[in-house]
Amino acid sequence: MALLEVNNLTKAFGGLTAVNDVSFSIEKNEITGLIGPNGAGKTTIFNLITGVYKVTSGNIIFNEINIENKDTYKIAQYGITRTFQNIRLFKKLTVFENILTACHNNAAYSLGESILFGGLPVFLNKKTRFYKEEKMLKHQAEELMEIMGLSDRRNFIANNLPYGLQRRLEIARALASNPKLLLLDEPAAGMNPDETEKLMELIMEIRDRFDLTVLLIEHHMDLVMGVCDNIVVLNFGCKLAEGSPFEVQNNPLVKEAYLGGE
Ligand SMILES: Nc1ncnc2c1ncn2[C@@H]1O[C@H](COP(=O)(O)OP(=O)(O)OP(=O)(O)O)[C@@H](O)[C@H]1O
Repeated sequence: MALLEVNNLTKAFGGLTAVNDVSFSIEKNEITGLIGPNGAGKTTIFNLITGVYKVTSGNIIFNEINIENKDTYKIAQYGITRTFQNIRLFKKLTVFENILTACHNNAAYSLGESILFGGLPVFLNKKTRFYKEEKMLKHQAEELMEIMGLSDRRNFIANNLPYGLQRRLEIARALASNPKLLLLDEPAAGMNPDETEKLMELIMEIRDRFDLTVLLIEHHMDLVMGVCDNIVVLNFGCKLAEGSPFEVQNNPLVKEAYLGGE
C-alpha cells in the first residue's frame, strides 16, 4: 500500500480548473518530484494535500486514511508537514528560537506557558515534568540545528541569514513535528549551484535519518533529476507524464512542454 494516494484529484476556482483529474501515488521512503511550468497546478496540489483548499472532486489517501477536506491541523497530526514557496519564519527570532518554537508543537504544555512560567520554580525544579520536557525539546532543537548545518548560526536573527540558510531553517522547523511525509515547495529557490548540490545531499540524508517520504516541487532540474526516485509532470492542471528521472527526461511530451525541446 502506498503511503500517499492521490486519486482523480480535481480543483476548480470558478471557471479555472487548476488541477484536472490528477492521480499518482507515493511509496514510503520515496522522494517524488512534482514538476511543470508556472501555473501547472503544483502548489494547488500541495494546498489540497494539506487541507488549505477543499477538493472539487477526487480523494487523497494518506496512510490508509482519507484526508481530503480535513482540517489542516488534523492533517499535520496525521504526519504531513510542508515548507512554503515564500519562506515562513519568525523573522525576528534567532535560528535556535525558530526551531525551538516548532519543537514546542510536540509539548504537552503551550509555548505561552513556557514563556510565562519558564523562570518559575515549578519549571526550574528538575523533578517536574515541565523541566524534563523543556530539556528534551531544547535537545531536539539542538539536534535539528546540527543536522541542518545551522549550529554556527545559532544566535543569528532569521531575517539576517542568507537565503539558502533560511530555506534550511524552514526545513528544520518542518522536521520538528516528526512528519512522515514532508512536502517541500521549491526548496532550492534562490540558491546557487553549490547550495543546491548541498541541499540535494541533505534531502537524501534527512529522508534516511528521519525515515521520511518526500514530495517536492522544484524548477531546478539538476536537483529534481539527481534526487528523485519518481517524477510526476503536470501541464495546465493535467498529469502529462510520470516515471523515473530517465523516463521523464526522455519523454517527448515532457521535452516539448517543459524542458524546451532538445
Ligand atoms: N486561490 C486561488 N484562486 C484562484 N486561482 C488560483 C488560486 N490558487 C491558484 N490559482 C490558479 O491555479 C493555477 C495553478 O496555480 P498553482 O499555484 O498551483 O501553479 P504552480 O504550478 O504551483 O505554479 P508556480 O510554478 O508558478 O508556482 C494558476 O492559474 C493560478 O492562478
